[in-house]
Amino acid sequence: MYKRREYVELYEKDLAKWALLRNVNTVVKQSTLLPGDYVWLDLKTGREFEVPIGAVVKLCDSGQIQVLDDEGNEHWISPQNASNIKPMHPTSIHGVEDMIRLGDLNEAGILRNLLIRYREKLIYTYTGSILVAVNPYQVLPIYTADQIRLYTNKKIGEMPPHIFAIADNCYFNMQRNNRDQCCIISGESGAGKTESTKLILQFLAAISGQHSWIEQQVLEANPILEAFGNAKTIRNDNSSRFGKYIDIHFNKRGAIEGAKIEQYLLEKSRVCRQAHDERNYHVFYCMLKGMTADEKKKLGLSKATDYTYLTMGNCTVCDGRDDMKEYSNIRSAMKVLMFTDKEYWEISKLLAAILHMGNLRYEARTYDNLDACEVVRSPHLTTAATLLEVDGKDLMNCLTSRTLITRGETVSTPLSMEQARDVRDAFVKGIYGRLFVWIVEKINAAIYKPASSQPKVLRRSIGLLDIFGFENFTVNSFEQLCINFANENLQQFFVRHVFKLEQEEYNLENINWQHIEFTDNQDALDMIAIKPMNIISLIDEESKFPRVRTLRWWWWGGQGTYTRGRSQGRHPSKVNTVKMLEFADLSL
Ligand SMILES: Nc1ncnc2c1ncn2[C@@H]1O[C@H](COP(=O)(O)OP(=O)(O)OP(=O)(O)O)[C@@H](O)[C@H]1O
Repeated sequence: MYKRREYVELYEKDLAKWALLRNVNTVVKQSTLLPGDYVWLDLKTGREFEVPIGAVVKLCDSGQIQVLDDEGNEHWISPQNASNIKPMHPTSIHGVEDMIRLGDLNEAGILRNLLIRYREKLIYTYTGSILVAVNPYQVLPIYTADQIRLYTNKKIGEMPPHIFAIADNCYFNMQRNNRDQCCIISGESGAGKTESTKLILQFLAAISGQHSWIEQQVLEANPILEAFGNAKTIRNDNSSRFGKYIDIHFNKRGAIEGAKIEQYLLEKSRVCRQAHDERNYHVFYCMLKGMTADEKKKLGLSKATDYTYLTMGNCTVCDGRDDMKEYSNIRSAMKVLMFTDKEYWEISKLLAAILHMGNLRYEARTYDNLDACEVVRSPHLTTAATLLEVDGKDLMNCLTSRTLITRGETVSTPLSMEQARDVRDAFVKGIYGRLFVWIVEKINAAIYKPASSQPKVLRRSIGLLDIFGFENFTVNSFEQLCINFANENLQQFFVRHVFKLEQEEYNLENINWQHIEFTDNQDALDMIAIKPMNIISLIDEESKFPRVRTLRWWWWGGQGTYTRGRSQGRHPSKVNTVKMLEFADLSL
């Protein structure tokens, strides 16, 4: 509480100073500006999202002012355009470590502060208890063992802003207050969330002390999860296509004694299709590069460019990634996490079967005046069936016809070529999705020790939430709706804590403060998902959006019954929307 009050007072003092300064400057205007003074330059080009840019005065010549902006461009400002420049608050000139101290606490001020620090390779900045990280896209020497030592047992603010300071703060609060902690990491795709999660884990493993087997197991879960759940997108060469929450458990001495991973909403559609310049999940390419010739022969595999499911994005390699090396990392991580050789081989068989299924070709046929199709006989069908340990004929029937069971009767109808391809893709997505869930469960079986087995032992935890980041492509599909909806919910959590709850606290403590306007996305969230009426529930079966139609279809009918319509009398208002999305995603 004291800290908050202190911040507010400091901020108010700064505000008062700044109001004074601003008045002086508006009265004396440009005539008082001297070379070397810093100003905000509003270029007013009318471009979207434009904010004033920082600039330094170079020359003042008979009413005209020459300024050099932060991007290195020179501008002459005439007296008529005097309103285009505003004096810069002293705190914005060289930047501050904690943006709560910025006099120009607005978008331009925040962006410039981050920019000038970034140029000095200072990628971390605080905003109170929040850490803002700017992705450096280069390896900086700031994550060494020495740095870990420097940040251990320090109060926030004692050392320059750093991800390790946040991790240390979590650990310290957990120990001192005997309370579980949680770090929420958010940002758009490619911002650096997954790297930050790994750095926090690395720090916690280092300071919790013992370099134990369980610690190593927790750390080794990452390469496996990334292999099966990350892929190259146009925004990020290692983009997480699922959300994860890692709960790290500590014993009462503060040593890591286990962890539990929860996964959310893997983007299964990627297994069957990728946008231009994007790849399927890393594991496919790694396996084709890293397996021995003998292993590949047993699975009937060749090279990545031979598989439809791996070439939809016209991109099978990823600069800066060594698929062969990654494969050996995945294999050794699997050993650490107790995957047996048999399990590894079963996984490989499923992955290979998926690739063979993707290469199936169909030929159109007509049966009883109905559109039908046949799978063109090829080694891919037989190999897929062998790898899946099913009969080839049964597999073909399942892929080309639909069986309805109504009141004890079984009716089989043929599928058109387009429907058969959809069924094949849904089948493959189902396999990959379940495989992913199984892998996470397998990892948990190695690293998770249920608390109930040791009722008397006190256990505390630090949770790390790292979800897929917000994304906006030229063509956005159902996956982006789900991803961005999850991100908007996280943003709402942030807004609630930073603005709503904080301002309520100020009121409770009778702190004199200025109301801060903020964009509250609650209305947008409600429109998408609030019960009982929301965009998702309004999309009806006649929708032109076939995937969402499928979503309804599956919901009303229930998995496996293939019954369309409202006859079951269930209303979407009873549905937990997230569950519904997960459910639909599974079936697509
Ligand atoms: N602190 C850092 N130091 C060096 N490089 C970094 C750092 N943070 C991120 N990067 C680089 O940026 C890339 C993207 O980061 P990351 O995968 O963490 O993004 P993300 O926010 O998790 O994205 P997505 O939402 O797509 O999963 C990394 O592969 C790495 O090359």
